[in-house]
Amino acid sequence: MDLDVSVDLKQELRRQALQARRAGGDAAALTRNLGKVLAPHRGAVVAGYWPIRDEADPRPALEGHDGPLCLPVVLAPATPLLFREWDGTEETLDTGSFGTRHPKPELSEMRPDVVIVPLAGFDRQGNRLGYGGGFYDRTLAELRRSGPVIAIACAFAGQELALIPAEPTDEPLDLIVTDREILVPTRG
Ligand SMILES: Nc1nc2c(c(=O)[nH]1)N(C=O)[C@@H](CNc1ccc(C(=O)N[C@@H](CCC(=O)O)C(=O)O)cc1)CN2
Ligand SMILES: Nc1ncnc2c1ncn2[C@@H]1O[C@H](COP(=O)(O)OP(=O)(O)OP(=O)(O)O)[C@@H](O)[C@H]1O
Repeated sequence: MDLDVSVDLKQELRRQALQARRAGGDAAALTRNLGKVLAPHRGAVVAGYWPIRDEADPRPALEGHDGPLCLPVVLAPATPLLFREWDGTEETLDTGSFGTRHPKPELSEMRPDVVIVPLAGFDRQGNRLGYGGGFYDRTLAELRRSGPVIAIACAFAGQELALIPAEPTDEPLDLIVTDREILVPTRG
């Protein structure tokens, strides 16, 4: 069936992208590019992420953001992520499953204007592959229903895939920042 073919293809693409991600890239160039993209958003609420495994690290660029920061919290499988206020330090974080770090429950919930999105792979159309949980798709869909939000991927250039099969629930990226370029997707 078509659906099974697409699931297998996504699995294979995810494997490829994660392998490429392992090679890393120019962390300083990525920080510069992400800093440039964030500069016009002074004062905006920016959601970052605490990197796990070989994910590109947005934290040095986030340090330069002049405005509130927050981090995602997983409440339950198959539900949107929640965002809580982050002071930029490690002291206010708990550890979640898979080594993710998230703000302690007593910290205030925030609605981000800009979401820095982690990923396994991306393509030039603005499609993204995560770990398959659908968390960011559900989260961006919900945020976009309640107002404007800008989704910015943070990745190494090597994580680019020729074409990711898009599904109806996939939420497009508005911008893709890598160590090589700042990419405006051709769709999205
Ligand atoms: N740094 C970071 N934080 C994040 C995410 C992320 O992708 N990166 N998330 C993005 O959603 C949410 C956490 N969701 C996650 C979902 C799965 C896995 C994970 O490692 N999954 C295993 C497979 C698990 C299984 O099904 O057995 C894996 O890929 O090996 C990690 C985070 C929120 N925080
Ligand atoms: N808004 C939504 N409503 C219902 N199901 C959804 C929604 N968004 C995604 N899903 C489902 O979640 C599953 C995983 O989606 P997908 O493979 O695109 O995840 P991903 O983008 O790789 O993961 P993540 O966003 O967690 O990093 C799919 O079965 C998809 O149909």
